[in-house]
Amino acid sequence: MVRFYMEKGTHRGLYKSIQKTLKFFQTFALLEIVHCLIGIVPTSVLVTGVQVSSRIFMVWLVTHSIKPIQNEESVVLFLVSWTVTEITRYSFYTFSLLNHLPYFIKWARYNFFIILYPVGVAGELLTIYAALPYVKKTGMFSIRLPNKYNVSFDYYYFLLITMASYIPLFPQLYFHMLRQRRKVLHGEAVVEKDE
Ligand SMILES: CCCCCCCCCCCCC[C@@H](O)CC(=O)SCCNC(=O)CCNC(=O)[C@H](O)C(C)(C)COP(=O)(O)OP(=O)(O)OC[C@H]1O[C@@H](n2cnc3c(N)ncnc32)[C@H](O)[C@@H]1OP(=O)(O)O
Repeated sequence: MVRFYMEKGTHRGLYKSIQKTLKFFQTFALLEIVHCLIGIVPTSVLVTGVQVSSRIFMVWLVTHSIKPIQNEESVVLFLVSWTVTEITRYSFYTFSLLNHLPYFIKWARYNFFIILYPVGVAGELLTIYAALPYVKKTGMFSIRLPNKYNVSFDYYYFLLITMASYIPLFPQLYFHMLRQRRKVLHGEAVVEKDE
């Protein structure tokens, strides 16, 4: 992403140039849910499930499917937040497994999110918001009555509900990370409600 920006001097076209890698890795992140379910990692299934599914949703059902929004600045916001987060997180896991965890990586894992989480969420919400007029105009992914199954679905309202669902869900993830931060960096005992 940095190289793209240095070469082109604009964010336009950035999504197109990284989309294959993005889709590949974010889709494979589904394995993280499987790892929690089968107990390979001691992480909350609920927290991981919400985290991974919201990104899969952003990648496939929003950014991939709605081409006119792919050059929005808000896409860069969430791409940068996700990328910095995952580089830090997987470095943390790798060095932890090697039993040589540099303090900076540990510090970064449990501090960067304080800024990156709200920035990433803002990018995601602004991107969905930018998609709304297009979705309304085209009626994409919507099922209108009458039809032989007698079922109706409006993707526009689904997007509005998804945006609203960030209000109760995002604080849960954020406070989970704040509790993890206290536990890992300050050694405080933490009680998780969902475990
Ligand atoms: C269908 C439509 C759905 C729409 C839903 C809409 C609602 C969405 C609301 C909110 C969405 C948020 C969106 C999100 O995309 C925004 C962003 O991400 S912005 C960027 C900033 N993000 C972050 O900073 C994310 C921070 N969060 C997390 O990292 C996570 O909460 C999570 C990884 C899920 C959990 O972290 P936690 O600290 O609880 O556990 P860990 O898994 O890190 O660690 C537990 C122990 O397990 C070891 N572990 C885990 N995985 C591995 C691995 N792969 N390899 C090796 N070891 C691993 C880890 O070391 C820990 O071990 P120990 O306890 O011994 O230290």
